[in-house]
Amino acid sequence: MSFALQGSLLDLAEESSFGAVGDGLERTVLTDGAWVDVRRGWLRGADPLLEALLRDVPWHAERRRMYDSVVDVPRLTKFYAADEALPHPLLVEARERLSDHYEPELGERFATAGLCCYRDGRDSVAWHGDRVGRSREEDTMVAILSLGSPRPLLLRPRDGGATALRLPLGHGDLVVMGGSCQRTWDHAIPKTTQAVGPRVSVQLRVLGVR
Ligand SMILES: O=C(O)CCC(=O)C(=O)O
Ligand SMILES: [Fe+2]
Repeated sequence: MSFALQGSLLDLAEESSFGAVGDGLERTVLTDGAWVDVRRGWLRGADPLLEALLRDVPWHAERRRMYDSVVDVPRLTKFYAADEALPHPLLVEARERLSDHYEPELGERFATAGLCCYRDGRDSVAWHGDRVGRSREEDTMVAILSLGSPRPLLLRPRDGGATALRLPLGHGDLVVMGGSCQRTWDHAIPKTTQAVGPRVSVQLRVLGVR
């Protein structure tokens, strides 16, 4: 797959390297036992990773039944189960670093990787929680490494009680949704009419959560 990447957006000069997860990590406590951590600029020099993922991942264009019709899912996806080889060594490193940082609080290690590619502003993900599996009943964490064009992640409580949150996610940023967030809050990446280039998100989850 070929995408026009705008070098100006990105940090071409730097070596790829992760900072410590805990450096400048900011937690926002939400309602009902949900929280969200943001760690800006976690991966420095993220261009080669973005380019490699756009090029090498066997992206799927899915179609899903919606009511009476079948519609295109407005993004490309690829899921890596825990025992599948990840498409880039930096993703293995990301999973290790996140597991090392969060295991004391999470009680387990991150296992699977879901990748999404938003080709342009028409691609999106509608309001949802990651509620397939244990996350339907249990607290968990979903960690997302964002690469490429900045897009906002929106969060809103399912019961409508608290105000929604808009988290701009840029190239190399990390966001972690934790506690009851998948059960009690929904999240979305809205479409935009602005000219945006491709964005890839890497979602790391524990076993048995989708
Ligand atoms: O792309 C993102 O940052 C979010 C993706 C997402 O919510 C999902 O795939 O469940
Ligand atoms: Fe999600």
